[in-house]
Amino acid sequence: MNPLAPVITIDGPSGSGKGTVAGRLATELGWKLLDSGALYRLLALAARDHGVALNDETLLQQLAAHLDVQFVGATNGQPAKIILEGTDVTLDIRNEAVAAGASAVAALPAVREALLQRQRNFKELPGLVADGRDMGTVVFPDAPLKIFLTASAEERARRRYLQLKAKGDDVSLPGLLDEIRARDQRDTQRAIAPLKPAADAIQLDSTELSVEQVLERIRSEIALRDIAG
Ligand SMILES: Nc1ncnc2c1ncn2[C@@H]1O[C@H](COP(=O)(O)OP(=O)(O)OP(=O)(O)O)[C@@H](O)[C@H]1O
Ligand SMILES: Nc1ccn([C@H]2C[C@H](O)[C@@H](COP(=O)(O)O)O2)c(=O)n1
Repeated sequence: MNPLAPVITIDGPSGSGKGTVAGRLATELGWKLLDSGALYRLLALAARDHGVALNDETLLQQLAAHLDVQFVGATNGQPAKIILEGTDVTLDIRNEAVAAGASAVAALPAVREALLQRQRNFKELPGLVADGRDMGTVVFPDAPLKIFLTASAEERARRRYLQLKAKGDDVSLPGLLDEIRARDQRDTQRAIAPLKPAADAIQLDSTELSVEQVLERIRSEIALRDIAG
């Protein structure tokens, strides 16, 4: 971790476009990228593989503290290949079952504590773009630019439907909308680090915006703050 590195945080609910926008931004700026949701997804996957229940906080904390993960071949902004305990799980963590498991383990305080420093270690020069739920509120509270990206649940479900269909997954739009609403409910209502905008976050509703329009808004905020050299 480098305390001097600037951080841009992008928080928001599932399907709002955080990952897409964070990746594009990190590439443009030549900065590092933290996909914090991947860590919770990896923990959910590891728990399944080790037969650990998703509510066993003590065992999950131990698993989180010793999670054997490598992000291989990450170039600025480009998602890395994700290796969990020697196995490539890059694609395996991207389904709604793992996402629901991630949302469940993420509600446990000991798990969040165990993953906190690992996330902060991504803060390196020349800068970091970090996406998640509590990047601006908990993990990087001093970030000079915080974005809270939203979209209607219907639009987010539609985006996820198109994304998963393109991958060849057998999904239904009403099913995805239910899953998104359930995840929103759990992520916003949990007692620890709930999904909410930081007091100093810029809120952007992307329901009617393209990825490019969202990026344009963020670029203008970066320019205003003069944080990208
Ligand atoms: N503004 C937008 N307009 C249309 N489609 C978008 C927009 N932003 C993102 N998408 C598409 O929506 C899908 C979900 O986006 P993305 O994975 O970035 O969301 P996310 O917020 O990171 O979700 P999660 O938190 O579940 O990982 C992707 O297929 C992406 O291309
Ligand atoms: N900073 C974070 C990132 C993620 N989570 C939890 C809550 C999400 O539902 C789940 C999966 O995240 P995604 O990959 O969809 O961004 O992980 C969290 O609590 N805090």
